[in-house]
Amino acid sequence: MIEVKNLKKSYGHLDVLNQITFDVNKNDVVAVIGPSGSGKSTMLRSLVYLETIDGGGIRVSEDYLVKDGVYSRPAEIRNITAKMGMVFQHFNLFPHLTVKENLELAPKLVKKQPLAAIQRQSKEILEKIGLSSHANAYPSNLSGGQKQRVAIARALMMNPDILLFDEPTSALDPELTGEVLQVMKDLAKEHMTMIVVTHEMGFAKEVANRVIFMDNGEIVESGHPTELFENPQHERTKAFLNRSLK
Ligand SMILES: Nc1ncnc2c1ncn2[C@@H]1O[C@H](COP(=O)(O)OP(=O)(O)OP(=O)(O)O)[C@@H](O)[C@H]1O
Repeated sequence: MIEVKNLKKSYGHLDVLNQITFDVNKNDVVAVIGPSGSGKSTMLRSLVYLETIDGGGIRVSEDYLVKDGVYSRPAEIRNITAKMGMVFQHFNLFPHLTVKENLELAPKLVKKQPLAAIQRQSKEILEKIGLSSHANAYPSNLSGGQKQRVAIARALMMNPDILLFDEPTSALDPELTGEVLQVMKDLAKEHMTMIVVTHEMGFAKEVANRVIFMDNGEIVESGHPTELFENPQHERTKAFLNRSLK
């Protein structure tokens, strides 16, 4: 579904991404783990054109977002990025819109669907994430966990082929992470294809079918969670896991 090949990106002399190569297949749940500053967010954001890369390629289904460092035309880029939904660490909800309005804004602007269909979809999705009673609330009246569930619902409104999560629970109080992880687990059970940058090793172990360990802008190793967590091959992976699983 996604092919990432030899991605390179630098900020001045700092190589943030160095020859990043991996594939994502339909129904994969890929967890990306690694120390702070290893390039995880930059890699994820580059998939949806929130960051541009300096070299390499990204293909989504049949279409190249960028090939050998050369980006496709804007209309193609829009088509490609429309296939992906993004959930951010800090939710990025519109504070002046209600929950329902947050969900319906992008579909109203972008989709050529009747209003009634959009409203029906937002009602269904809010039921699914257990927030129907908050449809008319503003983000400021929600807990962090509820805000993040709304952000996931908003991404789902665009019917993405793949969902990208950038540390979706890192800004939450520990007692609120469970409800967000549960929504993500439910999506995985429904075979949603997902890439999740996360510090939640438990989630990576339990839900992901592949874990990618990044350090210093490189993929050091990747594999099934059982392999990677129980039998890491590289010293850098071992050291990171020792620190994280303490
Ligand atoms: N706009 C920028 N200008 C300069 N350097 C940047 C910029 N954005 C990121 N960096 C640097 O790129 C490196 C990778 O950052 P990135 O946020 O991708 O890492 P990360 O693995 O997601 O870290 P964290 O887990 O802390 O979010 C870091 O050294 C960061 O300081």
